[in-house]
Amino acid sequence: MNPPPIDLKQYIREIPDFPKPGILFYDISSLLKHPDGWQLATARMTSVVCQWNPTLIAGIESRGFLTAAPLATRLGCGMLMLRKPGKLPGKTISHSYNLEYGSDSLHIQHDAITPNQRIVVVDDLLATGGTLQAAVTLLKKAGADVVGCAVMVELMALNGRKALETEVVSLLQYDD
Ligand SMILES: O=P(O)(O)OC[C@H]1O[C@H](OP(=O)(O)OP(=O)(O)O)[C@H](O)[C@@H]1O
Ligand SMILES: Nc1ncnc2[nH]cnc12
Repeated sequence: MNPPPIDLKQYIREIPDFPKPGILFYDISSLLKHPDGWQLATARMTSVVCQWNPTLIAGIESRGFLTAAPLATRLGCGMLMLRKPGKLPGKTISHSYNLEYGSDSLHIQHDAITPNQRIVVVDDLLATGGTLQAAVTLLKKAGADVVGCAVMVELMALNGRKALETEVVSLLQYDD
């Protein structure tokens, strides 16, 4: 008989009242530092993302970089950085958005997008969906073909996927 599948939720710490009172923070640091857990998480993400046959993985600063880079490597894709303000040299295109606990903007270099790329946007976590939708809007503004989005953690109560105009897959869903 096969052993039961490993539940990756055991590696994600839940920290109350961070970064603000009332926010339950899902901390992937504890997953990252667990070699088997992180291997398994990136392998499972790779197997869901490969359905879209991407040529470029777009990662959102900063936890999204950690999540996106191993997928790009495993899939043999290039990687694009969506960065917070003031981090990219040269001309940039940007888009602003609201977070569960604040607001921010994302930037890409003006020449980041080239024709015929199939882009999958990757982040660690989907809460309100503001960040992921800002990334999709920004990439489309730059002329990109966004074929899907993928996250490790989805906070179901915030209904973030409703805010998204692109299909999203998540590895772990939390109801609280
Ligand atoms: O669905 P949303 O409500 O938009 O929230 C999700 C976003 O919030 C977190 O990023 P954060 O801005 O805290 O930055 P970090 O990755 O640098 O920690 C997380 O990594 C997602 O990018
Ligand atoms: N509750 C939460 N935990 C971790 N990252 C987040 N980003 C937005 N909301 C979050």
